[in-house]
Amino acid sequence: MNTFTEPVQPSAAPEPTPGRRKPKASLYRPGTLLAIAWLVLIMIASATARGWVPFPVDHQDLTDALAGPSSRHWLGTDELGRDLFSRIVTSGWISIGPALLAVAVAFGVGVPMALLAAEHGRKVEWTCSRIAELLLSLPTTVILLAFVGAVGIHVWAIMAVLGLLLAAPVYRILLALAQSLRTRLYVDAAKVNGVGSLLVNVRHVLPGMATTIAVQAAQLFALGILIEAGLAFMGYGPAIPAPSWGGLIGGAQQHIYDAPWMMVPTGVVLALTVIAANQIADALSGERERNAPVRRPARRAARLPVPAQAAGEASTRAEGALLEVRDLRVGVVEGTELVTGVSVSVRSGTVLGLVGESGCGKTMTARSLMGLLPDGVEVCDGSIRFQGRELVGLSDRQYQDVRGRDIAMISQEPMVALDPMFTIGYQLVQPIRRFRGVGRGEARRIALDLLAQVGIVDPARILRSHPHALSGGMAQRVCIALALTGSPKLLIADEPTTALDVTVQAEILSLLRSLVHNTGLSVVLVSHDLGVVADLCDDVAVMYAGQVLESGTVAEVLDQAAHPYTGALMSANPHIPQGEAVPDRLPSIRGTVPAPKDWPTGCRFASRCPLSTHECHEPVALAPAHGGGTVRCIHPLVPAPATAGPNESGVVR
Ligand SMILES: Nc1ncnc2c1ncn2[C@@H]1O[C@H](COP(=O)(O)OP(=O)(O)OP(=O)(O)O)[C@@H](O)[C@H]1O
Repeated sequence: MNTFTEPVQPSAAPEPTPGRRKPKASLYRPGTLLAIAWLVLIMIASATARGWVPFPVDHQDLTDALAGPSSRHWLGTDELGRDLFSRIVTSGWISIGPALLAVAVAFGVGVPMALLAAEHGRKVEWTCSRIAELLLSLPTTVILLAFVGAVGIHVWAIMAVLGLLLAAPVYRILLALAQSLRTRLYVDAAKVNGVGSLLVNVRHVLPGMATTIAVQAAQLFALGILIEAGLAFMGYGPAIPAPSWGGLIGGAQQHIYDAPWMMVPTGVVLALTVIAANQIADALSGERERNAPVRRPARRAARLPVPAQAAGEASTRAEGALLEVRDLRVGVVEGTELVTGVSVSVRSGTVLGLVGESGCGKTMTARSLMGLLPDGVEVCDGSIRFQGRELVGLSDRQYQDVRGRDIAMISQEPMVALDPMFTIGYQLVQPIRRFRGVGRGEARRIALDLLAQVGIVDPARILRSHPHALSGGMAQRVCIALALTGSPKLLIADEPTTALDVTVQAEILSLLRSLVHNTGLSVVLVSHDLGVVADLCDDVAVMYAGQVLESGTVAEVLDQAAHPYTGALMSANPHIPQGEAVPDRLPSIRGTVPAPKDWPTGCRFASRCPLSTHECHEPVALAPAHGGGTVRCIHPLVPAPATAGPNESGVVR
């Protein structure tokens, strides 16, 4: 068992658990301030001791041996009449220095390991975790004693070995935190903006780990002091005449009966130093919980209560396509497929809507275009061609040329997509300089222009603001400006209005529409809302259970829905065309969407489809639909008699 590592508590959770009592310690409480003052004092005093203590550390006076405190010797003397105060203060650095070295080695090894494992996914994580487990399985005391036996008593080297052993718990604590931080949208946004892997770690991941590192460092420092004292007490500490605190206690222990006082001063100083370090760790931990953002659930528009269905892929217009996706398959590495055989294309200056219920694979499809799939999920097969260039198989480094410059992305949670640590100006100016190769002044001017372009009326003030000072709508405008910094040709907008108020949603949609109209930008819009799709899109692909069930232009698909699933989505849409009666209840579809592992070989919607027959349990291919476009159904809906209305698509535009 690794006894020395037990006190290191995995206190890495960055957010408070609801209902959990908050720790009382705070950085600003008198106890913590006293602890900080004590540590600072003892470090400065011991580092400068040789210049001011009343007696040299090895000054002997046998006529005054084993004396108690006096005006000449404030804390008494030892068996050779050496001044205890001078020896304790002078030895301080011999105890503190090696403890700091152990902390530095533990974090110097543990932090890069955690960052690497979090960044590079399974294989690297597996390797790092096995190394950590190996280190954790080693009995620390035995290893240190064996090291002393092999190389002799070299305190600094012993503590460096201790630091190496402590790197394992540090890694384990920080790995989960680094993985969680890497899933933050602002990390994706940084990647999209062309920030390299090292800078992403330094700018966006490490700052989020800082408090946890500080808490753990304070705890490990206290632990290091105790371990060094324990070793010195056993005789494995620095040599005479300048022992560490543990050595002083070991010497005092030999006079426990004839001079019990000798042990008290060193014991108190050691105890106070350890208590102070733990108090600071506790206070930092309390601060971290107090400052953790309280994450409110995103306001999501109600999901349409609809069905599940069959297999295939769909294509919209292929002529002159900016983006051409063919037979895309995305799945868990060596596991279940999550998207199967999706084919779509996006023409220049148009908007393609990917629409469907939650879990149907829209986000996986969209993120695969950016090479930003979650860890453990990969493109298994198929082709993604952007302006004729194949993107499937590009390395992360090669994707950096594409992200931001060719394809950019905005997400549904703008507040999370912006790094809370930096001003908007900093977050805009950096990618502008990188993408456009301009100086700081010019980049700032472009940033102001971009903010004005996305409808921000006071760009100069917004540049100086931090994300927390913005409303959701403003933050989404800033995210759109950020996405435009590299002048991309294609924008992927993953439910960009879901987390916003209804009125703000309309403003953001209007902004996207004007960008498409004025700049010729193309957009892939991920949405579950047919109203939004009808409002903004030129083409639409209706997705269900990892497949495209129907695709075509918005007019083809929404005006003359051919697939029963599309029809069900339309019926469940609460936006009733002008002039029609509002029903008491919107129709819904029985059952639930099957999970990827439960997808049938035939039509995936069959179990919920009112029109299904036994033939639907065979694989169904995409075929031309009656109104244009393509549909994956052997019982397509029959076109309704033509009824001219104010809005032919049947949804409010
Ligand atoms: N990291 C992951 N590992 C494994 N499966 C995942 C992962 N993320 C999502 N999935 C699964 O992939 C499928 C498609 O998810 P995806 O997020 O693409 O759906 P979606 O249509 O975008 O839904 P939503 O609108 O809720 O985001 C779902 O079954 C989901 O459970």
